[in-house]
Amino acid sequence: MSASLTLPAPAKLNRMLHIVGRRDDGYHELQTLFQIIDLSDRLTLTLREDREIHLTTPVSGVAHEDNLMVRAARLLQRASGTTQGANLTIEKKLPMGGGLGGGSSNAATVLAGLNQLWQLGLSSEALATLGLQLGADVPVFIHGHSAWAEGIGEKLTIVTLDTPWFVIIHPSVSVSTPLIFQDPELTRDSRPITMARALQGGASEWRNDCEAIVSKRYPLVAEALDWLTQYAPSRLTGTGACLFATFESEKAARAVAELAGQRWPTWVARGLNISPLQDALGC
Ligand SMILES: C[C@](O)(CO)[C@H](O)COP(=O)(O)OP(=O)(O)OC[C@H]1O[C@@H](n2ccc(N)nc2=O)[C@H](O)[C@@H]1O
Ligand SMILES: Nc1ncnc2c1ncn2[C@@H]1O[C@H](COP(=O)(O)OP(=O)(O)OP(=O)(O)O)[C@@H](O)[C@H]1O
Repeated sequence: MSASLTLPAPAKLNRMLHIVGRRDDGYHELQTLFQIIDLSDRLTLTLREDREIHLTTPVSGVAHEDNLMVRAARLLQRASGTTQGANLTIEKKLPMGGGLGGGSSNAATVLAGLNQLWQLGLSSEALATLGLQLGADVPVFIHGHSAWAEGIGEKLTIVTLDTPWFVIIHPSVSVSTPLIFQDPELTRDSRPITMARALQGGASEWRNDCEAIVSKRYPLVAEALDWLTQYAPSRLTGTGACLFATFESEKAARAVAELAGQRWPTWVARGLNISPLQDALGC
């Protein structure tokens, strides 16, 4: 067993997202199609024989102890009782708080990577249950496959989606996930549908219930969405602020990305069904 692992932490898009209810604890019941994409942060986890957990590359704006990577490592230490520690480093490419799930994915990669490095032998189910304490999106990254999700995002059914090219833009505004979920005007009573219905409907019928309220509260998101929709069907991911447009070809995506890049931080990514983390861990 090597004493160091370098692993990807990919982003996700919510190809559709319906809000079908609200639980007593305030969390919302969702129905969503998660798609993993080929845009990733890169993490290196190095074994320490003492119990220290140390993030050697601080993430700007996030205190060491609040960082989801550090919290994931400490959670796994507590749950397993291990006396081992780790140094963590990150090459951050994913925008933070953009609806791409970067923080949750970082946490999932730390949980799955340290499980291997520390030779704990925990199952994916056990890691996903632990990860849910850190964020609603951690389980899908642990399971590492595009999925239909219900509950608050933890009841997962693996699905195979089309794998188009996406242009993803960040409308340079920070959207607060808790504020959107607290908004009195948020649609939270969409009628539940079956997974089969969601998949049959296909992309032309997919929508994100957060999109109207995010567009209303953040005019820069509305403006960017209008701009992107001229070129291809476009949608908000999660609670934003990132938007994605869907293309059949890489060439078409790159042409629009070139224009978008003149106004906003822009990425081109391909939809995947299996997470690169699975490949890297040899699962
Ligand atoms: C909207 C999604 O992006 C869809 O993928 C995610 O469910 C959000 O996941 P996340 O950013 O990891 O969110 P968390 O850190 O778990 O929750 C942030 C806050 O959003 C609200 N929240 C989140 C998820 C959910 N299903 N219902 C909620 O009401 C809660 O107020 C929570 O305190
Ligand atoms: N390693 C980390 N990377 C990114 N954000 C982190 C990390 N650790 C803690 N955070 C905090 O978590 C917040 C949410 O980050 P994240 O990138 O997961 O949001 P998101 O893309 O909106 O995710 P979601 O789609 O789950 O809403 C950040 O604004 C930041 O304060």
